[in-house]
Amino acid sequence: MSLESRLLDVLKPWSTAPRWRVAFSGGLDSTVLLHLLVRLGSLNNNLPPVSAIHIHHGLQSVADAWPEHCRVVCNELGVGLQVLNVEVRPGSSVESKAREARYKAFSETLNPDEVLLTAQHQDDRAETLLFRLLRGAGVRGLAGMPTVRTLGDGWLVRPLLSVCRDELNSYAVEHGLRWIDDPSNQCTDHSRNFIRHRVMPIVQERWPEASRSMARAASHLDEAQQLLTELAELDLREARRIDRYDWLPVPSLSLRSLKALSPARQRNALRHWIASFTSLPDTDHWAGWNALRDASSDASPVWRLACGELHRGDERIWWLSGPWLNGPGEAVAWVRPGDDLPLPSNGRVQLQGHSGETGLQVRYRKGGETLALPGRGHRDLKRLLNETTLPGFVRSRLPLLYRNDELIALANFPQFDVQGLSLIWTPPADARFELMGSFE
Ligand SMILES: Nc1ncnc2c1ncn2[C@@H]1O[C@H](COP(=O)(O)OP(=O)(O)OP(=O)(O)O)[C@@H](O)[C@H]1O
Repeated sequence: MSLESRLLDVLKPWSTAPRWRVAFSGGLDSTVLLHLLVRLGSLNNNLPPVSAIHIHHGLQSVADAWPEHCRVVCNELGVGLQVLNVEVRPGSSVESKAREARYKAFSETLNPDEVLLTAQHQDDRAETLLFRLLRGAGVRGLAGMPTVRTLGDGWLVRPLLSVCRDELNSYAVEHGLRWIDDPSNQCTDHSRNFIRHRVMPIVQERWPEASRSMARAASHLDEAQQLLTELAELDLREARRIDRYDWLPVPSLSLRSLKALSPARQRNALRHWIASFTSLPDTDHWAGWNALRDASSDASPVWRLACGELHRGDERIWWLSGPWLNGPGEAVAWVRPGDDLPLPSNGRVQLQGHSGETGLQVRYRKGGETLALPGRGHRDLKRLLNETTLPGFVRSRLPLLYRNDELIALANFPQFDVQGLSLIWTPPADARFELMGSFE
């Protein structure tokens, strides 16, 4: 089967996309991909229009000539080119910083349902598998480099994953293509290049089909990962169910449900859940989970991760990030109690049952507060909160309603309203999860 027909086969599900955009570095692989797509388009009028994107990282002076090279090639092929400049600071792990900046730029520029096509091939996939294996990756990492995933408002598709480097080379020579040889690809100080130039040739000397076999192993792992994902979804369905404090816009899981699972299933479910919030450190990260799970009920363990923290409270674990990592802020006077009152970094409150009262203020706990409850006398706020099961991380942020220095209501706890005024609190949400449309 020709390269064109194989490519067309892989891209069939994407043939109604508004546009195919080729991630065009100017190197051999993406030059072949762009050329192939232009040829396919000239033979078939029903395919989406093709254009190219080149990212200029500005990391090596030789690369300053690459946008111009890409422009010339695109002109010859009759496709549009967008050049995007990204800023990457030189230093350690510059390759992964460049990759991060590149994917961020791609994701920001993709319009809804557009498809970004990158040119990784079978040998790239094998080298990535070996690289990750040597770093001790788990199933998800080893399965990595999927053919399709979402990217921003569109999709990322890698249509050449079953094509080997030699085939791309032969195509380029046959069609007289010109491409850029990135000198940094020769530098074996980078682990990827070391694997490509020093390790793989030895492996292939003994096992000529190594790349193909490794790609097959990666597909098995991909399938295993799909099953682990399905299992995690099943296990999380129960753990996500919440009956108390469902007004808290903070993702959480029931400890009772998690504890009912085997330790390996607990970790699988958590790995899946946490992946939408933050990355896990490479090693030793489960000590944080064990501490949360096994803590006594009066302890308040915290598991700190890259983008937030997991807390324990009311027999659940809670993911705190964004505004939940800031302090609750300062007291705010309520000048017009008929209007909602925005609370700096703490959402907003609304008053019910008011009739033009003055001297109202929203404050936060400092310690030593009391509330005069009808028939129960003055009670310590601390004790009253202990009567509830409100998680500890909410207590310092719970808006308290004062009138002329007297505490008269606790937000969202109508049983403690002492003067007929109720405070309805809409706590802050992490905007990133709001965009996801769900806290689950
Ligand atoms: N500067 C660039 N501009 C546009 N596209 C690029 C650029 N660099 C790489 N790409 C695209 O990404 C593909 C993979 O390139 P490369 O192997 O160098 O990246 P990588 O860092 O290994 O990425 P990945 O982790 O996705 O494999 C290229 O074939 C090309 O389609």
